[in-house]
Amino acid sequence: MTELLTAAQMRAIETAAIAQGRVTGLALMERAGQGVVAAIFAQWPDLAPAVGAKRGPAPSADASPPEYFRQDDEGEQRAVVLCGPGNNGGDGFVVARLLKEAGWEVDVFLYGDAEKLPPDARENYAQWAALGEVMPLSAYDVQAQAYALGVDALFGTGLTRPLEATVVEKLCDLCTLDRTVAIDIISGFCADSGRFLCEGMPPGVGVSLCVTFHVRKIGHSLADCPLAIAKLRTVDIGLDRRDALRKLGFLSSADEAREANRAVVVRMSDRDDMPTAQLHGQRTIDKAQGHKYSHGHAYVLSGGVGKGGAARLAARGALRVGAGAVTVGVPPAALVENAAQLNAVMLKMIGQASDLSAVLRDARINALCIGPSFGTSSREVRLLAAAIDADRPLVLDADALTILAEHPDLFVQLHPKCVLTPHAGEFGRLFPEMAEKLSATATQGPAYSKVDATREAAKLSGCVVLFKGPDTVIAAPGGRCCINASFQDRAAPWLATAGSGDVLAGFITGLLARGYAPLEAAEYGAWLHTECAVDFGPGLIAEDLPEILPRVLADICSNK
Ligand SMILES: NC(=O)C1=CN([C@@H]2O[C@H](COP(=O)(O)OP(=O)(O)OC[C@H]3O[C@@H](n4cnc5c(N)ncnc54)[C@H](O)[C@@H]3O)[C@@H](O)[C@H]2O)[C@@H](O)CC1
Ligand SMILES: Nc1ncnc2c1ncn2[C@@H]1O[C@H](COP(=O)(O)OP(=O)(O)O)[C@@H](O)[C@H]1O
Ligand SMILES: [K+]
Repeated sequence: MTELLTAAQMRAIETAAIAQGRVTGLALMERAGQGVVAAIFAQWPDLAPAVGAKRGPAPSADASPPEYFRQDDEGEQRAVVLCGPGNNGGDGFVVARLLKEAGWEVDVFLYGDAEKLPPDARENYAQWAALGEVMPLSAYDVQAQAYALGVDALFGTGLTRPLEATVVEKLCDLCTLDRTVAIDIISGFCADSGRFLCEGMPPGVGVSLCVTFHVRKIGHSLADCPLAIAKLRTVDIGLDRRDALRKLGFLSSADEAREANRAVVVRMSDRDDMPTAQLHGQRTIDKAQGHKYSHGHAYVLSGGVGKGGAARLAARGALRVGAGAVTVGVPPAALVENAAQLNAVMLKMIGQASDLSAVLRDARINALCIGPSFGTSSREVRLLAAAIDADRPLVLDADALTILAEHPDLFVQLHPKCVLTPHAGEFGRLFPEMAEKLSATATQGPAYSKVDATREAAKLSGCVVLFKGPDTVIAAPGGRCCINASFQDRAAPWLATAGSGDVLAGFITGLLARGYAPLEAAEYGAWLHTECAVDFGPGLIAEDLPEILPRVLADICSNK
């Protein structure tokens, strides 16, 4: 789990470090440029300086050369660096100089007026100007040379408005090269929302590598931005995160809870930070000591004849994630059909709301899931009302969200034990104002983001909202927020398969039954869901998700 920063927080950290005299802006820019060049050579060892190249890093006499050293001298390689009018451009001048020192031919183009560059960028411009020419961006022609590498240093976290059309054109030209690197973020993307300012991401935009500094920004994990980055690396430039934040009042030790509510964290493939003991180990030991009902009893309510598949998928997910017992509640007509399909999952006839109320007198039933193949008729509306009224942990998905959108009287009854799991369409029906802001053209940065929308939705509904997608955002009413990111080495586009959302609802329900708080259950459920999909790979269908879960859990435990 990594805490993400907004552009403003990043600037504040940098300003604090400089104000405290711990580092200069120029030193930070130098480290940033060095980090980018090191990341380039690590990504493409064949681009690293040849042994004995002028001023390139040389191996010691008794050591064998690092693997990335080219053994043959194929002549000079040529790079192009597009620099912008701010400090991102300054980083670009550092990269150009370091590449030149490593033996590269480098063409540098500047967008804007060199006289107006901020001081550190201006200094690096001057250092570059002593080594090579700076041409105007308008002169950049991608076909003029055989470039082995293209560097985008046009704009970083300081982007405030859409790029001019001519700049977008040059950026797209740069992106046609086989090896492209964006410094900090791809120019044109808002670092807080991941949205391309203006009309959306132009089809030609995408880089092989993006190198950011200190920690990722929120925009690296949201909307189109992560889709346009094949590989994202974060390099350390010697900034201290939490101390600086605290110093600036971003993180007051007297008010950590408030700060936690402002933070946005991202979950990627870092299994180390998953609470393995809780997810499996420790609670498995508890399980050995207890009986099935001490690990919770989850109920999944299903619709009528021929419509139970989604509810059964959710039930299977809840059982596999460790709920002690799982029951599917069905109307009388669907009993036979479900009996033929279920074994470990139990079956109960729930015809009307009064049946549910009677069942819920059993206090051991500690989590409910309503929505997958549920239906939206008056029976289901009454059942949903009874379930909300029961004040138990409750996952609301699919049809339950449709009912909520049509019944404001039920929506206002939602409580903090509820978890809503909308996809974009359901989110739009439930929270039209937020969806409208999210789909409006982003004309200035920071643009309204999926994080903003989900937080607002959680606050309005008074419960946890999990807004699905490759960038699944999970927020609690108080503002705590997490992104479950499924990009790059964790991309799993095959999760967009019928029924996978039902299994996710089941995972969350099972975790609620095991006693996890709603926010935790949603976060861990989404994370496990993606891990299962990544582990299984292409060809996945929803049924595979619960079946692969034991292997994923075992894997997490064995890595500890
Ligand atoms: N904050 C930090 O700690 C560090 C920042 N560094 C670099 O500095 C960058 C941020 O620098 P800046 O704040 O100068 O921002 P940028 O370099 O992103 O550019 C900001 C400049 O562009 C102008 N501008 C914004 N949108 C525009 C548009 N659409 N068309 C034309 N002009 C536009 C702004 O008015 C401003 O002059 C980072 O992305 C990173 O690359 C690094 O040097 C390392 C340390
Ligand atoms: N491109 C994608 N990459 C990763 N995960 C995705 C992608 N598209 C969808 N998902 C995930 O797949 C699930 C689909 O759920 P949903 O839309 O409710 O489908 P269904 O109703 O068919 O079950 C969600 O968890 C969503 O986050
Ligand atoms: K950039």
